[in-house]
Amino acid sequence: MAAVSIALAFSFDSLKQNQSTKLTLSSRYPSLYSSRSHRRSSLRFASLPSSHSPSISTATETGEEEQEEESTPTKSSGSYDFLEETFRTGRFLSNAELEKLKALEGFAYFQELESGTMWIRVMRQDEMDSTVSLLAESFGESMMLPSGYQSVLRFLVKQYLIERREVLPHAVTLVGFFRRKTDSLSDGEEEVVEMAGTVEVCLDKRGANASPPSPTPPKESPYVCNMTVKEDLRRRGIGWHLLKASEELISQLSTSKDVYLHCRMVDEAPFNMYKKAGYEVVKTDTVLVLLMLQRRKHLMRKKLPPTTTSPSDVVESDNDLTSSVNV
Ligand SMILES: CC(=O)SCCNC(=O)CCNC(=O)[C@H](O)C(C)(C)COP(=O)(O)OP(=O)(O)OC[C@H]1O[C@@H](n2cnc3c(N)ncnc32)[C@H](O)[C@@H]1OP(=O)(O)O
Repeated sequence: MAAVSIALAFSFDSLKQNQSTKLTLSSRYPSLYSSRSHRRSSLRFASLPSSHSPSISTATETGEEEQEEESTPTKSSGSYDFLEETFRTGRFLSNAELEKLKALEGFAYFQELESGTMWIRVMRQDEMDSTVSLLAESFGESMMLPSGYQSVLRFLVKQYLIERREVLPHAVTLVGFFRRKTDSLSDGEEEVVEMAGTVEVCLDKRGANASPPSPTPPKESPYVCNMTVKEDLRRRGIGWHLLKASEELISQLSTSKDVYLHCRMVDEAPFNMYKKAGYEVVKTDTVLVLLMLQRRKHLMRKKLPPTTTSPSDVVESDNDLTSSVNV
């Protein structure tokens, strides 16, 4: 394993502690963007089931909360047992963090595609293994690793996802599900819901990866990474909507609207998607990264339009919608 040095899309903090298994998944996951006209309108809500709301600490002015959060990150917030297991971080949270967790818990993005229906939400704890498989397969594919490496990749990806869950609500893994249209099923084939893709969204400085790939994005800015769509479900618009859902989440929950991502120069599909979505290359790796056995990457950025909705507004206004959006 000592010789395995992979440049992909992860910044595996845990891997750095073990230099003998250095696998830097660093930038193969560009984003999915295509301005497909056939895609119909999407609905996305950030909401909290109303049955949960009574135990929520009082929300205060968002800007003030953010400042408090920076200076006193462990400000007591009381119990948060009302949150699903997935959203419990095992550490004390500020009120602003709790509000974000609630918004994440209720976040759901629906989309009707030509070939079926898809929806996207935050990965639940019991979906971690499926997400790990999806990512490990994709990393293996992009790094052209023999299948024998799958178990190592799975192990590393799982460690990574566990670590990233600990920074909730500052970074979050989204998962996308897909259900084929019944008329596209062959005789005897049952309608199934498949996990179709995943993407990670870092919302702020505290959710930023400790060692991001080069060219380095600003830590305080939202960052999208580790996007993948199951191979047999590609070219249906799923990647595009994973990106859209990420942007919607950022619009709702992040104060900064400059979204960054990395895209390897060799990855034409995601590069096309990001360009279509309005991302521009801000910097590109020099050829020197080749000496570190890494692929050259573009750092890309998009300025999201300003939104009038603050995170606390989102939670409040969506309380009415909750029961219909929890997937
Ligand atoms: C920031 C990051 O995470 S970078 C890492 C990106 N991830 C990867 O490269 C992993 C392997 N690749 C994949 O998983 C997929 O190919 C993805 C995620 C890049 C795209 O997912 P898909 O669901 O296939 O994309 P989708 O169907 O939504 O297409 C969106 C747009 O991307 C572009 N695109 C997608 N696939 C291709 C392709 N094979 N060739 C050229 N352009 C493509 C097109 O512009 C397309 O828009 P269009 O259909 O209107 O032409």
